[in-house]
Amino acid sequence: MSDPVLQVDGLEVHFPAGRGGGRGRGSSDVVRAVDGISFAIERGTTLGLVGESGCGKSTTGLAILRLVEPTGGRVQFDGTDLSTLGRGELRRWRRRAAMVFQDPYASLDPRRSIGEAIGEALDIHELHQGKQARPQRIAELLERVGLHPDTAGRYPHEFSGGQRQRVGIARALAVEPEFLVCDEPIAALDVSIQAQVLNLLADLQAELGLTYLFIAHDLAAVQHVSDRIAVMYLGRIVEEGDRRQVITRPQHPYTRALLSAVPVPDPVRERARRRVSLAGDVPSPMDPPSGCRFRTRCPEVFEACGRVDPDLQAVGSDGDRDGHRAACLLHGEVGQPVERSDHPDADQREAGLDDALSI
Ligand SMILES: Nc1ncnc2c1ncn2[C@@H]1O[C@H](COP(=O)(O)OP(=O)(O)OP(=O)(O)O)[C@@H](O)[C@H]1O
Repeated sequence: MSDPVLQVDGLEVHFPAGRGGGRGRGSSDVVRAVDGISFAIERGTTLGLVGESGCGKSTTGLAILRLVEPTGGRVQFDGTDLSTLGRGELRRWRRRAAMVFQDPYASLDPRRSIGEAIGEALDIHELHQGKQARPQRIAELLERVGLHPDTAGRYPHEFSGGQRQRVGIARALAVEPEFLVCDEPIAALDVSIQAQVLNLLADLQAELGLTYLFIAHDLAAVQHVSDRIAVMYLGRIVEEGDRRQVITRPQHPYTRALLSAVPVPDPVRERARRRVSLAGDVPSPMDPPSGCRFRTRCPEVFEACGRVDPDLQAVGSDGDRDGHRAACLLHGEVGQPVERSDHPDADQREAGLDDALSI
């Protein structure tokens, strides 16, 4: 990677389990929300982080911003180890990085106009404080996200879901960040509005050179916006690579299962395509399965998976094609054939990807 602006190495966030918090026999007293993950994001690009609810995506984003404290590993931005930041430096870091949430309504005070909500972000960081400069900057931010500057005096309930998400983005932009964690920014929106918000984020990235960590629970959303994709399961990254490679040549059975849920554009192929349904829920992060964490739901599970915990992040670092860094190589380790063929729907997925990119 030529210019990784964000470098995450072995990041760990373990929470103390709540008293009596549903602990079963054999479970520990910590919630292993994020359990040793590594990735890097090149400046001005997007890494899509995808996985089912509860796998640790939001905690990863919060830990990078130091809104929750990591319990292990290292996060570096522009070469600075974020764990070493003192109070003042942490404040400056929170200007360089911001978060866009799934539900901006939840973070907007219904009694304050959206101009005030955006102004608050300026006030916290003492930006554009002049009598004229402040309203001018608020108007600029509203325009930048496609809202009329006159809307500054309106209240959150007067806006549609898509408009509210634009306000959420304007508020994040108020601190003039270089890096945005977008945590499920389109999950709560109507499908018809989702593409507009994705396009807005893409335009802002191109104009302002922003770097994104884009979090979503389904691959359909991340495949449109990401340069690289990391797939997360139960606190770990099971696969990470160039977007096109992950979509067309998924290596891990979990990635294949997630992909099989993404519709393909051709209706005939759509009807015929192979779907992989995963049994059951994600196990508790207080008591992850022994061996491979995915084995309890893996359609390709076999005996050794209960014994060996594959270090998926280390696999392929010797230069697997196009920088794929993870795969279920457990099969290889115990002499089983390793599946390396293209996904049966690969050509359709490429077509869908190209369609999506020209929206
Ligand atoms: N402050 C906390 N204390 C204890 N456990 C927590 C805390 N925050 C998150 N968790 C647990 O950590 C795990 C990962 O949560 P996280 O919100 O990061 O997952 P996620 O993939 O973002 O899911 P979702 O999309 O539902 O938010 C979950 O089991 C969650 O219950």
